[in-house]
Amino acid sequence: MRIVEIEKVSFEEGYEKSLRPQNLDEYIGQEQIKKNLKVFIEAAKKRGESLDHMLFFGPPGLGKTTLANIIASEMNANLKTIAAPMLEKSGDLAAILTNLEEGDILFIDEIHRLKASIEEVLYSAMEDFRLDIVIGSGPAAQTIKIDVAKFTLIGATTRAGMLSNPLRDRFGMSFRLNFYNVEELALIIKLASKKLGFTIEDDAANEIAMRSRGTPRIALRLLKRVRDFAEVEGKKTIDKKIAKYALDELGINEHGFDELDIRFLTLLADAKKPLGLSTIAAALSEDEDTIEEVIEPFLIANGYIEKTPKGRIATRKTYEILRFTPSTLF
Ligand SMILES: Nc1ncnc2c1ncn2[C@@H]1O[C@H](COP(=O)(O)OP(=O)(O)OP(=O)(O)O)[C@@H](O)[C@H]1O
Repeated sequence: MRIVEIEKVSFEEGYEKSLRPQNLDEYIGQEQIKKNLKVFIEAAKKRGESLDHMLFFGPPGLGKTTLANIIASEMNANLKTIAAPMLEKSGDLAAILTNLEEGDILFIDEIHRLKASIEEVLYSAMEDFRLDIVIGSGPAAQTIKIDVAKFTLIGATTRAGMLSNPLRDRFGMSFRLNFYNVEELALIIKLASKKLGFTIEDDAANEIAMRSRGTPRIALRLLKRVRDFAEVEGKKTIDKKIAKYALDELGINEHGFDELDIRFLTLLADAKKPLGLSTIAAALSEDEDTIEEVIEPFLIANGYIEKTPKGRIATRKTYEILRFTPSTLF
């Protein structure tokens, strides 16, 4: 597994959960989203109503699940969580929906992966709080209507573009999560260290933040590994020297690139022409989804690569960096 792997890994989940901010004030960054959410939450509470359905989109590990948890706790609502690929047939979703109680929040992660037939069940549930279930087929088919309690759907996706229009239109609000800056990540790292009961110097937190690809999940994971190095060295406080040493040992350079990023960037730089996704995937032996969802967003957001109609190209910034970081280093 890549150390800068963004996907959740089961043994890490307990660690992540324990570090999850509990309310909007503890949630660092994403200021505009927080500001809006505070207004909507207060307004819904004043009216005694549930919140409108909302969609969070953005690369993995930026805090979508965390926000859903915080919203549920700020609304004093129950949160039911489901990952879209777990739903196999429309009946699975119908069972979940009919069990919801008034005010409950249903969080569907990876909502772009819902099968079309299951997605259709959501339309009337979101709009009219009703399920239209078709029983039987052909001329004997019957539609029965079942009421669903007024709930709030929170959808999360890394691929907003893959959502169908009817589904997207049914969300009253949608929020794009952005990558975090170094200061925000350093703060997340310092707060996590405090929760875990050890001290970290400011410039060590900064060093980890710089190499975290703008992503809290990676920052927390790197912090954990750096702490391991510090413990083995018998250090009570994490300072910049041990942080730097540990991160270098882990093969993550000062731009947050690991070996796969370097191979990707070198491939593009060497090609000297735009490369298509399938060519890149084949050359790196990675699947296309991983490249599009996990590797590319950070590289694009930070101007290391560009997507053109003809394919991906390396930018001048990348050519400059690669001169100093030859692939032979890895
Ligand atoms: N703004 C934040 N402030 C503090 N910690 C955060 C913040 N955002 C995320 N985290 C931490 O990062 C970890 C990953 O966040 P989370 O699981 O919410 O990401 P996600 O966007 O839902 O990812 P995925 O799309 O892969 O489900 C969590 O453990 C959480 O503690």
